[in-house]
Amino acid sequence: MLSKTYINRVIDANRNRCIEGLRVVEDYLRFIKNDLTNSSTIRNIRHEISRILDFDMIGERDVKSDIGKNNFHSPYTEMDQVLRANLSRIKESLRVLEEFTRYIDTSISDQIMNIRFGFYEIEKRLLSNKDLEKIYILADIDLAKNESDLFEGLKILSDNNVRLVQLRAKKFSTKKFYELGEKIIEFFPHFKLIINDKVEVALALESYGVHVGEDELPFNVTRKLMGNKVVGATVHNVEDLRLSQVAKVDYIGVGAIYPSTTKPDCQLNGVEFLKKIRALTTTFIYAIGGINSKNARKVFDAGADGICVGSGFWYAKDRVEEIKRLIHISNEEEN
Ligand SMILES: Cc1ncc(COP(=O)(O)OP(=O)(O)O)c(N)n1
Ligand SMILES: Cc1nc(C(=O)O)sc1CCOP(=O)(O)O
Ligand SMILES: [Mg+2]
Repeated sequence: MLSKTYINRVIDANRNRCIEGLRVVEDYLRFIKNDLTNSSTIRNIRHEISRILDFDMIGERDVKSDIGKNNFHSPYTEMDQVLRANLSRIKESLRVLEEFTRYIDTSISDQIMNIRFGFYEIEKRLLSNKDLEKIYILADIDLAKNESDLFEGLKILSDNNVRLVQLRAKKFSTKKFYELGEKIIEFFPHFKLIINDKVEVALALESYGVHVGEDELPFNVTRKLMGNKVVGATVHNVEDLRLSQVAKVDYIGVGAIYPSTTKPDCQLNGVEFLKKIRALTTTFIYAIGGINSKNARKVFDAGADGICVGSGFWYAKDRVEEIKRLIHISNEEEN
């Protein structure tokens, strides 16, 4: 039988190691990468660990006799080594915490196990170099008055540092769609352009990614074809979610949150559905459907990582104001 004192010492040391590692990753993402989304995800895990392991073990601390206290690390030469090293530190300490809390309370151990599994997903995301942003604009050709209006809208997005844009042109032939995509990439090479529906166009344009729903190629086939590019999948029900997880998509589009004039026949799932999906996955969620600056806050509060906005931007009285408001709301959520 292991002595409680020794178990508590292990738990105390690893709780601190874990929380310190999380803090380093959180600040790295926040201040170096300017990645507020992932930084706040890490902060939530840090708070969760503090909450779960909220019992006093300080009495068991014995720094003097800790034979590991003089371990030193070699200096980092690349900034992302800080990230990698601390991600490993967090994973290892979570594993130790899971094993040793089992001697004290199996429900604590189970909670830590769940955090550990969720953390693997987050780690994959952080190391994948796929920066998903909080604001994702649906550039639907039917929402703009004409092509020049589309480019004016895109210019506003570019000027306001919005980078993630989905090109949607339901009535266009494949060729016309491809040519429009080519032009957008030429004018806005810094955009992360996601192509709606057509995997062949995404591949031909070497775009940032593709978004597929139930009428397109299956999610897993899309993943195979797109390799390491971004794949987004629509989730309208739990079975879609399952398929999206099997296919290891990069994000899911969850909707329709509010009635959408852009897609009037779309199944209205609402904020409660968003909450339900949030509870089932750590995959990046874009909420979609009728989102604008008036309701965006509620959507973030319900657990969305980002928002995909169509008419809210394109039909706004003042597009510049609207995008600024959306950006403000998405940043405000962090504080
Ligand atoms: C971010 C995002 N989420 C959902 C959708 C809807 O895609 P889909 O279900 O394939 O419907 P269409 O856009 O093809 O009508 C989306 N486009 N983007
Ligand atoms: C393309 C699309 N898909 C949806 C879904 O829920 O699957 S809602 C939607 C339209 C989004 O545009 P707007 O912001 O104008 O409502
Ligand atoms: Mg589609």
